Amino acid sequence: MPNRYAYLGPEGTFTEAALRALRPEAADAQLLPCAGVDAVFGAVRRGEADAGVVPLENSVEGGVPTTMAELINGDPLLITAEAAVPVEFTLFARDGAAVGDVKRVATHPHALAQCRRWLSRHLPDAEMHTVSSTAAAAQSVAEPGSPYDAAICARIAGERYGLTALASGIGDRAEAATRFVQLSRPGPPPPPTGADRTSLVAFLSADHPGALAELLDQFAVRGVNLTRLESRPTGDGLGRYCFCVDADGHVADAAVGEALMGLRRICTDVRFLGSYPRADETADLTPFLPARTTEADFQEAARWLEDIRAGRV
Ligand SMILES: O=C(O)C(=O)Cc1ccccc1
Repeated sequence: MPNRYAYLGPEGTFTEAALRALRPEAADAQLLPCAGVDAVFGAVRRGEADAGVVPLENSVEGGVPTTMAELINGDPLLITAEAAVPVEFTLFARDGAAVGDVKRVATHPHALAQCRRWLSRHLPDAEMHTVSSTAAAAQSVAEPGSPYDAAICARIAGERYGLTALASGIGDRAEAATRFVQLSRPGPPPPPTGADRTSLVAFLSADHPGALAELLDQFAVRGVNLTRLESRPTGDGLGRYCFCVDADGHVADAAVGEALMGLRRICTDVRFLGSYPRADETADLTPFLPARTTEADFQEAARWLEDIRAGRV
């Protein structure tokens, strides 16, 4: 079991909450807060930490760009666990301030994106500043001479840095959640549990019609369900993409193993990112829904298309 955990700090981030959810016994573990996601990757690569925890994707905003870029292009690390953590945002300021006094707000870009509606209604003229994490924003607001009047962060962070809550539950969507992953240096993946996920990045060979369909077919024909597909630029020029895939199952399963071999044959490169227990192991894993092909289904789809063409979206 890893004992030194690097995570996106400082104390009080949502990432720290995820780390505690991943390792309830982390009370005796050494927690190493890092100033950025790239610093977490660096600490694990250099062996200063046994594992690292970073945000991977959000149910509102999608992938976290630095995490995705490090996983795709950086020296390889393996995902060995995941956690899905609900995120609730609170606006915190120094003692005595009111919402009307707030001119400059600091927070993490994902928090900003998830509080837009509340901010445009309650602080339409305030300047928004993004910093490395929500807790870094709270820490900065608490400093004398801070350039910011308020931070959007977790309640625990605001309290940790001695701030006062001005408004809570300010996220646009109550059900917002973020998926965090634990990273380890390359080695054998954790053993299968029966409810696992496999992540990889596929770099397609020469651009041609049906290339993406061929990639998807490797999973479809073997009955492997995909839970995520995200295209990311490779960095080699416009129009060059790789595909980040999450699939149900473990690399030790025959179907997943064969799908990976199929990809290996049709892609220029495949980066295996890990097989690890699913956070939602109680989810219904019977994924197959028959296509809707009744007359009523066709008519409903035709009305839907008409609405789109008429701008009634
Ligand atoms: O800044 C934090 O606290 C993080 O852990 C990153 C983040 C920010 C907003 C939503 C989820 C995770």
